[in-house]
Amino acid sequence: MSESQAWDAVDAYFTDHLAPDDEVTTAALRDSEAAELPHVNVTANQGKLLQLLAEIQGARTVLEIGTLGGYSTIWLARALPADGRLISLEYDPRHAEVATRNIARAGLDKLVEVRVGAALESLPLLADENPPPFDLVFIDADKVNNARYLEWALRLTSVGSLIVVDNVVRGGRVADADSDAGDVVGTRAAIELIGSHPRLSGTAIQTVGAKGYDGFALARVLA
Ligand SMILES: C[S@@+](CC[C@H](N)C(=O)[O-])C[C@H]1O[C@@H](n2cnc3c(N)ncnc32)[C@H](O)[C@@H]1O
Repeated sequence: MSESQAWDAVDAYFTDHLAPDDEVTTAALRDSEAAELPHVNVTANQGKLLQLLAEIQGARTVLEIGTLGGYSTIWLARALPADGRLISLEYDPRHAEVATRNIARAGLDKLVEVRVGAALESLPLLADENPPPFDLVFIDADKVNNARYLEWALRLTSVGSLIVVDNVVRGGRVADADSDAGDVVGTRAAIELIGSHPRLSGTAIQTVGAKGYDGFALARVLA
């Protein structure tokens, strides 16, 4: 068995026992596939991690940047109480349409709002609404803007909020300080902002699995 076959097999084993897809998440994946959305959603066990983080956080409000077909949105929204709120920002109207259907099928449409547009345009509009601080922010959109999204997340959260940034390893490319690839530059800026910002305490973890070699960063808002 090759190394990557072993990663897949272990992911399948963990997923089967700890985070199996149910009818709703399976249908969300199926409809995303049918609509030819890219296969860049989190895996089931990563979705379960997001749900657990939101539950541990006691989250009532979640902001997601990067909806795709709403797969991670469903996992996160399942952690919310009946009066919770999740706002998910998505650039591509076609992705948002698929997500909206998937979220409605999951019975989560009362909690979740998908807003269409470039997140850097949606975020100031959201801030103008003066929403209560978000308890958890999940950043998973165009990686080139990761540091900008982190700055917005800081404006929209308060002490104790949790910020999760996905795909911070990029197959190891994040370690290349000379890279001029937008995703690497954006992700390095976000990691360095977490490390240097007085209001943030964070770390980042490398992962392997069905999605290859990648990882995520976690940051807690301190003040
Ligand atoms: C990695 S996918 C999100 C996957 C999703 N979180 C999941 O795990 O199911 C990234 C999404 O971000 C969206 N996106 C890309 N650039 C964006 C932008 N500037 N503003 C908002 N969304 C953007 C893409 O259209 C895509 O749907």
